[in-house]
Amino acid sequence: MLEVKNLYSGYDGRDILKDISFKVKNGENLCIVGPNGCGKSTLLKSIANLLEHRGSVIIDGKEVSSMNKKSFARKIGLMSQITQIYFPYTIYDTVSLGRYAYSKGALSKLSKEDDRIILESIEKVGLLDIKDKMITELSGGQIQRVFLARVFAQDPDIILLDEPTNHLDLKNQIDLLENLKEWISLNNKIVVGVLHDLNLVQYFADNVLMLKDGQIVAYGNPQTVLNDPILDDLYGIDIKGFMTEILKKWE
Ligand SMILES: Nc1ncnc2c1ncn2[C@@H]1O[C@H](COP(=O)(O)OP(=O)(O)OP(=O)(O)O)[C@@H](O)[C@H]1O
Repeated sequence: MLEVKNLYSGYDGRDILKDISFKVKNGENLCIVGPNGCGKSTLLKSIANLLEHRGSVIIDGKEVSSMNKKSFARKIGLMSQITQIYFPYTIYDTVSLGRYAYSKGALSKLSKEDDRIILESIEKVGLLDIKDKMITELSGGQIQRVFLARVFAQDPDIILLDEPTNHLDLKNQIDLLENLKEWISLNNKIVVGVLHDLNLVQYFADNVLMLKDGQIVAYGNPQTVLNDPILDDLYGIDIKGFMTEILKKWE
């Protein structure tokens, strides 16, 4: 269980997130939605303990800020928005970094079990046939999948995803979400993800948390939250009307 209680956090002494509280049970995913700049990435970074915060982030009864690095890495894996800075590693080597949480020392070799998990994670994202390629030679979508495989190899209890679909074509977006759904239900894990595409939120989310100016304005299942009149106010357009119009064009 992930529990966020009365969380405040931000930058340079200025609070972006104000009094955020919610819970996510094992076996469930939560999608965070809201307009640009409302604090979605800040929330993920705070849960991942990358930003100082006030209030509590508790996993299975334990405060994250009190965990050591390795036990924290077994609990939470973050796949953030990809940057342009990559090390010249192969896909295999990059994914193997996910096994850090289970290594015995800085220079310890990968075990057979590590190797099996790394290959399985690479296969899951469909890159096994190019596992020895340098990541500097990959497309944005392929890199996205490498980083996802690294989180799978880390095998944490909770995966945090910041716009994981933004470099992927439609088939890969759906494959990714299916993969995550399977990972959640087979292993009784948790995913908290920021998704901009509200169609994908409808498709994927168990629960939706809607943020505005750093505060929660709606929380619940997608049927309820995505029908809330707040949504139109938040984005400044009639979202449902727009989506329905687009659907008609496909007929
Ligand atoms: N490193 C930083 N230093 C100072 N302010 C920041 C920093 N990162 C983000 N902010 C500010 O915090 C606010 C929330 O940003 P955040 O990235 O969490 O929004 P978001 O909802 O994820 O946005 P987007 O949908 O555009 O990715 C914004 O006003 C942003 O300018």
